[in-house]
Amino acid sequence: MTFDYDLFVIGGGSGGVRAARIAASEYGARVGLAEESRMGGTCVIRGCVPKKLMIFASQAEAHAAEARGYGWQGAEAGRFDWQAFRHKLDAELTRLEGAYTGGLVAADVDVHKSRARLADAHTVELADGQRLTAKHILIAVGGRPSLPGIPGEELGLISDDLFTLDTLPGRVLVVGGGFIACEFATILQGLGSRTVLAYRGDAVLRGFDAEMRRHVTEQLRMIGVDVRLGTNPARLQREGEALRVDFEDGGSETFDAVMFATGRAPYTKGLGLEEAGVRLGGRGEIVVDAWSQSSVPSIFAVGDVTDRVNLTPVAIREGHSFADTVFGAKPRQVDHGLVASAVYTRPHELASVGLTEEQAAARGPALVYVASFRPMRSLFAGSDARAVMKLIVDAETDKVLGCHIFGPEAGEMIQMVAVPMGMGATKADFDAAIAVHPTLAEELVTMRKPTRRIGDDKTDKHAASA
Ligand SMILES: Cc1cc2nc3c(=O)[nH]c(=O)nc-3n(C[C@H](O)[C@H](O)[C@H](O)COP(=O)(O)OP(=O)(O)OC[C@H]3O[C@@H](n4cnc5c(N)ncnc54)[C@H](O)[C@@H]3O)c2cc1C
Ligand SMILES: NC(=O)c1ccc[n+]([C@@H]2O[C@H](COP(=O)([O-])OP(=O)(O)OC[C@H]3O[C@@H](n4cnc5c(N)ncnc54)[C@H](O)[C@@H]3O)[C@@H](O)[C@H]2O)c1
Repeated sequence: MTFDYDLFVIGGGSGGVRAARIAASEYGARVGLAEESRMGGTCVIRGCVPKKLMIFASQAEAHAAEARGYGWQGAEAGRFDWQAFRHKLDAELTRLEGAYTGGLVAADVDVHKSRARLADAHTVELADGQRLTAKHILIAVGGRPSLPGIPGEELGLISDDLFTLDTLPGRVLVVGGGFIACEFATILQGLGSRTVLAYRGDAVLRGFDAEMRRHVTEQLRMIGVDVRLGTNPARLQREGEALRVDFEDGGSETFDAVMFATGRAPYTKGLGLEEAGVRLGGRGEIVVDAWSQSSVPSIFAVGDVTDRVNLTPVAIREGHSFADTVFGAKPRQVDHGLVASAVYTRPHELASVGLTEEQAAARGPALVYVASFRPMRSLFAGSDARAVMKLIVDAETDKVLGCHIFGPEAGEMIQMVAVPMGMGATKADFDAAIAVHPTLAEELVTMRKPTRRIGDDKTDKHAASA
């Protein structure tokens, strides 16, 4: 049977673009790709990139305060011009979108600016009814924000909306306690919105190391976010220009805007997957094996739509590995076990790789090394903010199992820690490195005495490995 393409990719985000480009440019495959919105996907257009630029923008007041602490009398941030920033942001996103499209065109990928759905195991249908066949189909459609299911929720904003607001809200409620809630509360407060964060749990960032979660919660409060734990909205109603929020505990308050950061779900609805026999999991995710292959052999899926580890570099690696495996005769699986990540709160980020202290304790005996200190740079400027670094080490093998950093540019540091940890480094290997002084990161190689020992009541080390 002949096909229009060797590969058709649905979705021009992190995973889909990489897979299409590698299959076409490295392995000579005939590739088509459909993107229904802007090329680049969530990360480039409404995620990592604009989010981080907004984090940078939101730090002007903090930088001015630090400058005053260093003797720059009268240093002030000035007035933030949201329209001017948005204009620049739009131009930057358009530039990046062009670069992504250009990369595909240069690789001879046929780009279809259209929504696509599956018609059968080898056929996709574009929005105009055009049908195209392919030997392999890759689904890389990502995820979408999920709302909590309360009355009036359609009046709220989602993270996509934050990049296109006409004006910044004077008083805003952020609902949720994950990556997005913490980062956007930091941004909104820093840009001048009086920000309340309502989270139903007892510390933000569920799944992260418990000690670090407490530090992030405290820092949000320290920068002025009104963090309300154990609090959840029950309904939203319009009240003139404002929104009235009734909370589950019976209280009610008005805000200029409400943002839901209550998680994301795979975007599989209406894609024709089930009709084609593709198995979906309980959250609507495409169930795939270690080769990213679905229950239909010609259909593969990568990125957030598979709900494995929902981060851009993971989607990219999955897309690249798929192309190497299927078109390059270089079988390559993705190891999802040791993925570093960072939450871009400010002034300190939280960055992690490997096991949390709780996971390590459930696994077996481990030594925990913790350094908590006021970094020289902010201390001199008059800040009490503390940085915290933690190494979790297997008590028997000395292998470093986890590293958690709460501090300035922690994301930059964890990237480098992920390398030796991936190689199986021991605490002795860390100690053997001579420190770079004076830096924050030197703490990672100078922690001599364990702060505590954990997990002695557990003997089955393999039961709870990461
Ligand atoms: C606010 C926010 C901040 C984030 N920050 C970070 C961060 O700092 N670091 C990090 O690593 N990750 C971050 N992420 C997560 C990251 O963006 C995702 O993990 C990543 O984009 C997933 O890539 P993907 O290829 O699976 O999907 P996406 O990038 O979502 O791409 C899917 C694409 O498919 C298109 N599409 C969907 N359905 C169809 C269809 N039927 N036909 C045609 N096209 C379709 C969509 O328009 C989209 O362009 C963030 C996410 C958000 C929401
Ligand atoms: N810096 C980064 O790398 C980065 C930044 C943003 C997003 N991301 C990725 O995007 C994903 C999605 O981020 P997110 O923050 O939306 O999701 P999340 O899963 O991290 O957090 C969702 C939050 O919403 C809460 N929640 C869920 N349902 C709720 C309900 N019905 N009522 C009240 N609260 C509810 C949860 O308890 C949780 O705190 C992340 O898991 C991550 O993979 C990464």
